[in-house]
Amino acid sequence: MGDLSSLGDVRGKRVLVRSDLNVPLDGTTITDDGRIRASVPTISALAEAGARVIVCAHLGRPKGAPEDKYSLAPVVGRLSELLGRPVAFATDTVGESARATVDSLEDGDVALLENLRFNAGETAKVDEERAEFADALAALADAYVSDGFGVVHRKQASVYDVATRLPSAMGGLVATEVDVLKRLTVDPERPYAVVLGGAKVADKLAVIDNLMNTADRLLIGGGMLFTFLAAQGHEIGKSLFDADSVDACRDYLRRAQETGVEIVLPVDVICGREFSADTETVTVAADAIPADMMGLDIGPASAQLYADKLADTRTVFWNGPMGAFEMAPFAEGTRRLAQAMVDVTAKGALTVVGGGDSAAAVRQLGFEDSQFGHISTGGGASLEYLEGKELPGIAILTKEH
Ligand SMILES: Nc1ncnc2c1ncn2[C@@H]1O[C@H](COP(=O)(O)OP(=O)(O)OP(=O)(O)O)[C@@H](O)[C@H]1O
Ligand SMILES: O=C(O)[C@H](O)COP(=O)(O)O
Repeated sequence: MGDLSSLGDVRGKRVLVRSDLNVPLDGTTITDDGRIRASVPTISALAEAGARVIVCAHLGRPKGAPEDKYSLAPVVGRLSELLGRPVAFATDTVGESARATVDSLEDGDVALLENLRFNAGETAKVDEERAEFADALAALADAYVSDGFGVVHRKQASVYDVATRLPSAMGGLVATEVDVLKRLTVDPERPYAVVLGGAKVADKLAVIDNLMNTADRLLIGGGMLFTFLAAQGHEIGKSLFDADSVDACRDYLRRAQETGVEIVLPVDVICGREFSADTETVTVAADAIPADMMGLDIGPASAQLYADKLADTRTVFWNGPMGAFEMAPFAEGTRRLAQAMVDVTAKGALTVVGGGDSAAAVRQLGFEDSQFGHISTGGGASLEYLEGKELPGIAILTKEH
């Protein structure tokens, strides 16, 4: 697998770059541009070298058809500002607009295609169902660069299949992220804690299975925690929850007792009547969530407990906010967890924060990137890497085609 130089002289070549531009938006306003910033060095390097750069990316999880709220249009301006050069925008991904936009590129120009996931072929689970879309994407370019670290755990057309159709290289962002995460997998200093929160409940509950072989402590917050509380037989009201993972959570709790891995769950929860910033709130014991309310943050006693559990750690990976931090009444758990990470970083521990919203959360709450060991652009991708799983988007770059 080569870096950009393995593509040879790219002047005049059309180079398709898979970036992860899945940034948090409030309407059409970007609330954290970290992933755009992280994608700039590779795009710039290619443009400087005279390539005709075609950037492709996804935003959110549309269901294989265009939806205005998932358009990448709000990203174009910021990308262009950060690159310091114009970015042409194609209003489709592989259709007439994309072809015309690519045809109009001169050496050193940059274009962005509309959301890949507006096409069902991008995310289809069956390999053959991605083929036609992958062919169409590959037909736009002469070479491919995989630079979207946040998606390398996805076997999707733009991440995986395109690499089998074009001369391909690994972008610098993916290489850097892997270098840092490797330090967490090769003999991490202990105690080693993984903190899990966020909203992609089913995805992230699934990673616990393997993390139990690696980490000494698993601290559970955010939308993850209610499936555990349900597994313990507690009322969870209208909280986020994955019914299909209840048995798995019960099994994790049982195995944790047998193996000595510590699974730490909240002792109190801040609940709201609705998912809104001005809803009525109550703080209750974790086993006393009112049936007509939803848990939206860990409570103050839990935040203290989690800070205590991190205080003596030497390695920490954190993915997923502790609560719905975008709304002030539910931001405190995430703020206190971030502070605990900062404190333990100052004591010499290796700390990594991963994920689009997790990185956005720490920045919005006033922390600096430099207060942590590393801020990764990948949430799910980092977790799967830490589990020791083969990541399709990386594996495919090393295979002979
Ligand atoms: N208790 C909760 N109920 C509902 N939503 C929650 C809760 N706790 C956290 N969240 C939401 O989780 C979202 C972030 O989750 P997510 O799993 O996408 O994290 P991430 O850091 O973006 O990771 P990735 O990069 O894998 O997407 C935030 O928007 C936050 O509001
Ligand atoms: O936010 C992320 O973790 C990446 O952009 C991947 O998004 P996905 O979980 O929707 O594939």
